Amino acid sequence: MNAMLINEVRKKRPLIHHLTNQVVMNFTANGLLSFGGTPIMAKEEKEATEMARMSDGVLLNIGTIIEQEIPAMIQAGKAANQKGIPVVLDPVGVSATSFRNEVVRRILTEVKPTAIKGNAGELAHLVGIAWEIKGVDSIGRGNVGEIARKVANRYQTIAVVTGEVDVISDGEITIENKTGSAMLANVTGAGCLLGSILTACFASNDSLMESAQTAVEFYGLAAEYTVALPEVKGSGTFSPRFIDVLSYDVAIVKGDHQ
Ligand SMILES: Nc1ncnc2c1ncn2[C@@H]1O[C@H](COP(=O)(O)OP(=O)(O)O)[C@@H](O)[C@H]1O
Ligand SMILES: Cc1ncsc1CCOP(=O)(O)O
Repeated sequence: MNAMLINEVRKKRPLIHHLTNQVVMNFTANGLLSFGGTPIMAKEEKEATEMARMSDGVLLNIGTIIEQEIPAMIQAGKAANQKGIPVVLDPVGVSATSFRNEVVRRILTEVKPTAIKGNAGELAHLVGIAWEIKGVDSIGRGNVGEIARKVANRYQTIAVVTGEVDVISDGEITIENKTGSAMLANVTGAGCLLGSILTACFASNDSLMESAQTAVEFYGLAAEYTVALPEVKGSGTFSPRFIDVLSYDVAIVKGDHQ
């Protein structure tokens, strides 16, 4: 993990244009603000290009997408590609329905994501690997490293596969992250907020693999730190304290200082 990278992000406070789902908007905006970014949630097609052009990164999350919202995602993604800013695709719930599969196919035809982030079930679908899912959750087991490598190679992107162990790959190098807490799986939007923080870390302009690894490791450490707080009794008390901890110094979250 590169603490300097997180400090750089916090200094820059990158503006991240979110086209995300309505379940997680508030949690994501507060989580990114706390971490050190500047969120804007905007999904109107008429402003998508302009908004992406003024931003430092774009997050495309299909969690509650409807047909009418697809063109804005494509326009924002294309504008980001043209400007050379990071685009993260979170294909929430892909493989659950043929509609979601078609949405992701259309986005990937026109937009080149810097990273595709999702759980194993979502990313397995993108490379034709069978995997058990339940709605937006991944419940299968298998070779996550293979999924990450294949997604990275097929889409020429950074693949970030989340779960108990996160796997990050650029197609050549594949690394694992073991920080995190099972509590995150009980908080809706935990994966979506990670997508936002990942986009902000890519906006640091450091190496993509290092940015992804830093975002994922810090996020997991912040969850471990939060879950150990005496006042945290379950997912309800975890969520607001986790938002607090996302703002803490890396050294504190790592347990280097008291
Ligand atoms: N059992 C677990 N143990 C530790 N961390 C977990 C566990 N399950 C999920 N996480 C963490 O929760 C975050 C969201 O991952 P995940 O639940 O896979 O995403 P999604 O909500 O998109 O399905 C990631 O940071 C991941 O590392
Ligand atoms: C429950 C739900 N339904 C559609 S989007 C969404 C949020 C999913 O968020 P996450 O995958 O980050 O928990």
